[in-house]
Amino acid sequence: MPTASDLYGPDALRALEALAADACGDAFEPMRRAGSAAYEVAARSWPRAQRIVVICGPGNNGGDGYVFALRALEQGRDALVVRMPAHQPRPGLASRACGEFLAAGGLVQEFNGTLPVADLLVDALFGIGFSRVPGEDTAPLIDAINSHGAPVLALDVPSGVVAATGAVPGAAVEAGCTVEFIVAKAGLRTGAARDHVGRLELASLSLDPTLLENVESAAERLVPADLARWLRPRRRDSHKGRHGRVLLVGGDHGHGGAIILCAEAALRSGAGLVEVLTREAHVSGALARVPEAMVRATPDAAQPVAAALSGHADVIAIGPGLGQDCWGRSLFEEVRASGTAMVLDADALNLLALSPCRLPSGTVLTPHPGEAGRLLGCTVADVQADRFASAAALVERYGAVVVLKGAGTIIAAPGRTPRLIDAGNPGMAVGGMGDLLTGAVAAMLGQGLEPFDAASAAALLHSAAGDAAAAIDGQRGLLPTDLTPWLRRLSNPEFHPWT
Ligand SMILES: NC(=O)C1=CN([C@@H]2O[C@H](COP(=O)(O)OP(=O)(O)OC[C@H]3O[C@@H](n4cnc5c(N)ncnc54)[C@H](O)[C@@H]3O)[C@@H](O)[C@H]2O)[C@H](O)CC1
Ligand SMILES: [K+]
Repeated sequence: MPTASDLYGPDALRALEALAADACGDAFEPMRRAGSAAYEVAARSWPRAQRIVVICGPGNNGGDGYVFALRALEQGRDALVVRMPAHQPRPGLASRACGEFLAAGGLVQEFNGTLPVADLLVDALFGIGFSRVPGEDTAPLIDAINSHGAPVLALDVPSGVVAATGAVPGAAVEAGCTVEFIVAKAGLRTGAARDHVGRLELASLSLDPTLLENVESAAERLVPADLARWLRPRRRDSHKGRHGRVLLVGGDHGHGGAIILCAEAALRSGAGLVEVLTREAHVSGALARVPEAMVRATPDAAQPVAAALSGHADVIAIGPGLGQDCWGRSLFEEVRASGTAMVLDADALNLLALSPCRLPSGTVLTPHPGEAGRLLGCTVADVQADRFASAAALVERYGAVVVLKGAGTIIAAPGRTPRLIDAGNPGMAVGGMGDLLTGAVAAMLGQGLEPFDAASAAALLHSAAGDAAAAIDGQRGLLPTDLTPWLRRLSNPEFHPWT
């Protein structure tokens, strides 16, 4: 089973390093270009930073740091290198870079628990060579960087972040900007990494792009470019039935809002007809809130539910507010047996975890990390330790398309390269946001997108709507209902911010 580390692990990047050295005809040249490119980003971003402290590790990331420091000296800045006593530069490239810095009059100071006064800190402690296996305790140094107060520029990877997966096993640098070298790293765009990278800048090191044709970069996984293509076709057929009949099932007692949010999102994402099957008690509230939806009450448990599922839905989404009591269980079993394209969310996923089975390939699962853990029989920490691997494992086990929610949503499907949503913000971590996504996925399926594209389009639409709403009134206090007008706006190509 492939994992992200196969793509961006040390072996892959070692190969990339060799490619870079061959392309430059000199093994030191990529390091010289990396340190210099990072300096250019610093000079542009912090033009008045005079006192620059570069924290160098023992490896080639540290080597980039020495090159950066030399460049800063040459440009008249007060550049100082600080390193752990144990972090003598490794023989070879890093040692050469350190030697050139010292030969130019550069100073190296051992870390003594605090960092000197600085206008800018440069994190060259660890790059792609960082592994989650705890080495000597670098946490005090990382904490000193994070508490210093000066802006932080990270070289290649914020130290303490696992580049291949986005996992943050311990202390990690919180950068204001991260300059990635050669390829955009998918791991830096998902999971906890998104809280550490700051603004991402890519330094290609002026390598010939054909050199990288076999190295898949995160850019190829980023959905926006695809979504614009999918959503570009304008609505043509004027018959509402031709834009998807979507049936939404859920809303047990006390959870009626979830299925109503789902219905609103499905309509705002372009579904033609939306039908809601919920508890009798929620019918009037649902109609009051979303009069465009046809809302029906499920029969009480005494009657077979199958009748309630009759009709000609193109897709059934089940789970928002479903609960796991006999009402929810019987609805779930009926839907699972219906043979209709399905979107399973929330309690439908929890019920699936209790009775796992292979699903029709057109099914879309939309778990958050907790639901993913239950579906895989592991902890949330295990899921987050390698989100790409976790998404792949869910696809492997259930045979469905998987939308692994959380920072940097990942969409995976059988036989497909996983996709990554490089959008969304922490303000979206509130109840009800997932219900919107479920409605959007159902709407995209109903409009004829194939499941992997439908899930990708909906996930981007959802995250972009969250970013658009947060850009106006902030992330704190962001509510699902703030997103629904944006779902409509951004599902129309003329409003796409990414084209
Ligand atoms: N890929 C390229 O084409 C280029 C890469 N460059 C830079 O090189 C680094 C990768 O350098 P590497 O020496 O492989 O590893 P790091 O410098 O990231 O790590 C140094 C060293 O740290 C030790 N270590 C690992 N994990 C831990 C831990 N948990 N605790 C303590 N110590 C740890 C381990 O011994 C590592 O070897 C890449 O990121 C780029 O910045 C080139 O300069 C540009 C081209
Ligand atoms: K770094």
